[in-house]
Amino acid sequence: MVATDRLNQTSNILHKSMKRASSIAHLTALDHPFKICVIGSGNWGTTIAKVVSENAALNPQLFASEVRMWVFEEQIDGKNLTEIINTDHENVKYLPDIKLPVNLVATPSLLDTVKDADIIIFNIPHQFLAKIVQQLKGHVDSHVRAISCLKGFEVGAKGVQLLSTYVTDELGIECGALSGANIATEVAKENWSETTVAYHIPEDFRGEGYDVDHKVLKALFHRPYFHVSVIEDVAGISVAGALKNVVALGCGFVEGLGWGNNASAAIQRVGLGEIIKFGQMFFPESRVETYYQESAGVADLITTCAGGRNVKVAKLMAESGMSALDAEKKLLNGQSAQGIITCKEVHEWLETCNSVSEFPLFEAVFQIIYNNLPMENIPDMIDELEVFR
Ligand SMILES: NC(=O)C1=CN([C@@H]2O[C@H](COP(=O)(O)OP(=O)(O)OC[C@H]3O[C@@H](n4cnc5c(N)ncnc54)[C@H](O)[C@@H]3O)[C@@H](O)[C@H]2O)C=CC1
Ligand SMILES: O=C(CO)COP(=O)(O)O
Repeated sequence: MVATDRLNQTSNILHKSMKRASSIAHLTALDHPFKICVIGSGNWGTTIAKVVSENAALNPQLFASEVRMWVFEEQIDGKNLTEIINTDHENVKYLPDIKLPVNLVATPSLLDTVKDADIIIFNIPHQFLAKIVQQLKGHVDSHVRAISCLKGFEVGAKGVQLLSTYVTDELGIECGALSGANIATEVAKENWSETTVAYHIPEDFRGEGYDVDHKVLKALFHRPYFHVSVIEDVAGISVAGALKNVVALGCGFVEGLGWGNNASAAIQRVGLGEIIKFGQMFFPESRVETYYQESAGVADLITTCAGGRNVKVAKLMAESGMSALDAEKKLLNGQSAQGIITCKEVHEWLETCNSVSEFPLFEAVFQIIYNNLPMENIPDMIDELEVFR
C-alpha cells in the first residue's frame, strides 16, 4: 500500500515536471527567435552564459542559437582569453574545468556583443556597471529587455538605486534581476540549485510571443539542475542579494577568529534583520515574504555565509591581518568579493540619511574594513547600537 502510494506520488511529480518542461518547450517567438547576449565573463558571468546557451540550443523556436558573451579581454600565456574560450570552450581563468557549449561565442567588443540583441543579461562585478552602461548608451533599442545578475547597489546623485533601476534609467530599457543561493562553481558543475528571477512586464509590452514575459524568462534560465521561480519583486531579491555579501564578511571575521558556529549564526540573525529593515526603509515596494519564500534571501545568506568568496576573504583577513583588498587579491585570482564595495556604499548612503546607528552590523563591517576597527569589537558594536532597533 505504502509502496503503491509512493509510486503514484512519484508518477504525479514526473507528470507535473514533464508538463512544465513541455509547456516551456512549446513556446515560440512569433516574430524572430529572441537573441540573447551576456555582458560579463567572470565566475558567475560564464556560468550563466553556459546556462542560457544550453537553453538557446534546445529551444530554436524561441531563442537564436548563438549567444554572445562580452569578455573584458586579457592575455593568458600570450593568448587572448576570447580566443581560448572560442577554441577550447573553457574559460580557463574564471571558470576552469567546465566545458562550455559551442554556441556560446566570446566577443571582445561590447557593441558587437549587444548588436541586435533582444535580451541583455548583465553579469559583471557591480563596480564596472556604470562604465559599461555609459558605453552602451545610444546603442540599445528601447524594446530590448534586460536582466541583472549583479549583486550590489549604485549610490550617487539619485541616492541608493537598485542596479536594475540604474540600467533602466540610463539605457531606457526594462530590466529585471536574477538572484539566489547560487555559488557559481556549484551551478557550473550542474549540482542542483534554485534561483529567483524578478521582472515587471513593462507598459510597452508587445504581446505574448513577441516580447519577454515570465514564461520566456523561465525558458531562458531554467535547467534540470537550476530551478527557477519567476516573480515580480525585483527590489526584494536585489536588496537581499546585495546585502548578504556584507553579512558574509561579518561571518568570515568571526570564523577567522575561531569563534565557531554560534557566532556565525548570531551575525546571520542580526544581518537578516538589517537586510529586511534596509529593504523596508529604502525600497518599500520590496516584500518581506520574498526573503524567506525565495532562493534570494535567507537561502542565499546561508550558502554565501557557508562557502562564498566574501566569507573566505574576511576569514583570511582575520587569520592574517591582511587588508580586504590584499586578501581578495591573494585568494580570488581576479574575482571580486562584492561585499567590500557594498559595505562602503551602504555606509555612505546611511550617513547621508543619518541612519548609520540603525544598522550596527553593516557599520561594524565597514569600520573593520576601512578604519581598522578591531574585529573582536563586533559583539559590543552590535549591542551598543542595537538599542536603536
Ligand atoms: N561568483 C558567484 O558565485 C556569484 C556571483 N554573483 C554576482 O555576479 C556578479 C558578477 O560576478 P562574477 O561573474 O563572479 O565576477 P568575478 O568576481 O569572477 O569577476 C571577474 C570578472 O571581472 C572582469 N573585470 C575585471 N576588470 C574589469 C574591468 N575594468 N571592467 C570590466 N570587467 C572587468 C573580469 O574580466 C572577469 O570577467 C557580481 O555582482 C557577483 O556578486 C551572483 C551569484 C553568484
Ligand atoms: O552570490 C553568491 C551566492 O549566491 C556568491 O557569493 P560570493 O560572491 O560571496 O561568493
